[in-house]
Amino acid sequence: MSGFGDYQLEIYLDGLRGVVPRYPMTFEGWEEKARAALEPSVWSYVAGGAGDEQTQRANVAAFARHGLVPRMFVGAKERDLTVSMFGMTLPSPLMMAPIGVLGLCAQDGHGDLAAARAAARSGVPMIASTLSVDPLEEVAAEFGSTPGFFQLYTPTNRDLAASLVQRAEKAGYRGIVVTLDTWITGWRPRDLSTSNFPQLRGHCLANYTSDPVFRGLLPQPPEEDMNSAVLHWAGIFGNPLTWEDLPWLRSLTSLPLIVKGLCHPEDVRRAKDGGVDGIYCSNHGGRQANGGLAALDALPGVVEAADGLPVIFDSGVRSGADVVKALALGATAVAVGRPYAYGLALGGVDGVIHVLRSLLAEADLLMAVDGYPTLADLTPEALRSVG
Ligand SMILES: Cc1cc2nc3c(=O)[nH]c(=O)nc-3n(C[C@H](O)[C@H](O)[C@H](O)COP(=O)(O)O)c2cc1C
Ligand SMILES: CC(C)CC(=O)C(=O)O
Repeated sequence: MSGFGDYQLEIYLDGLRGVVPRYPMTFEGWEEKARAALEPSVWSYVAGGAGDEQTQRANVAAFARHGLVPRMFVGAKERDLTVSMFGMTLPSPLMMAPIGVLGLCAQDGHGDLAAARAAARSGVPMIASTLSVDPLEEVAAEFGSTPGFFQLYTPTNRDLAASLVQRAEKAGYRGIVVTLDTWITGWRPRDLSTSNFPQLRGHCLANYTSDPVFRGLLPQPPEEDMNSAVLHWAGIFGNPLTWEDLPWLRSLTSLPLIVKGLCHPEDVRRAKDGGVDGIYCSNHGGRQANGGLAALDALPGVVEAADGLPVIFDSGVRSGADVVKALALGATAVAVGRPYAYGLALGGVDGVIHVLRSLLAEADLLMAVDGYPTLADLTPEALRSVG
């Protein structure tokens, strides 16, 4: 049974002892503190999105159009947030979305390791990005008993793709998340106006520079000539996959295969027919395509088309209430991106844990107050559309 709401009690008890909270309690507070803590170019890279960021704002605004209807006489004294998917049971449906510049968000430069340590201590699984400062093996070594997932940006070189997946399998990852919506970077004015794209400065390429296949493509080892390594990386990074590639992707691993970036029901049906194990409904936090649908508005159609396959959702989740609403619309698990990156910026491992615990505490307390004690109680009927 859930004790996530106890975080509130801990904070009040600390207050009685004169200990003031170290970190803010809302997304706006995390964002403000992170902005002050991060280098301006890193801040704008993380906070920004595509175009004039209308989709990014729509992602957040969509949650306010749904309201949870309170139920009384339920006696929701105990809540159960455990979720089973891909043959594993997780203490809650919250996950950390893959973030490719975590290293730049951490004071010691090892943000991937910090997030993995936060996963170990909080039980919230991390989906480790291909674009990391710390090699995937070192990240996995920090997961403890919390299952970890590896996110694959599929390179054009198939041997390299296979090598990354095999390394992830060997390192103990429990699923492969293939991101489909970012084989090319979207139009990002904030980064363009400052010519800021961290990967082109050689950041977050540890999984490539540590890979035997990638190293074999280089004229000289990356330690001797990082410029060539970056150029090679830029040349092979993005693979505009088509449906013809799905059988090959599927053949790469016997681990659960989850495809990230699906918003159209027809794509979900085809992916399901192609043998994927899970669907990840996301518009990349509005970072890739502007002028698009809020991800939350795509979720019900995705869930229906997934027809029983687990659906992970992200994009725009800023609070525990948002987590609950996405679950009510049918998500099996809900991931956050920027919120935990900000947690990392403001307090390293502890900052990430604070963000995750705050989201879970709010979700748990909302389920208590509104009389929805289990995830099974959270159905679309629990919500009303409000405008
Ligand atoms: C700075 C940053 C880097 C990201 N890097 C990756 C990545 O490497 N792989 C990936 O699949 N998604 C990446 N994403 C997208 C997230 O996984 C996720 O879809 C998005 O952040 C969710 O939206 P939210 O930030 O509103 O929670 C990144 C997002 C941010 C903010
Ligand atoms: C564009 C990628 C290289 C990294 C990413 O996924 C992101 O910044 O959103």
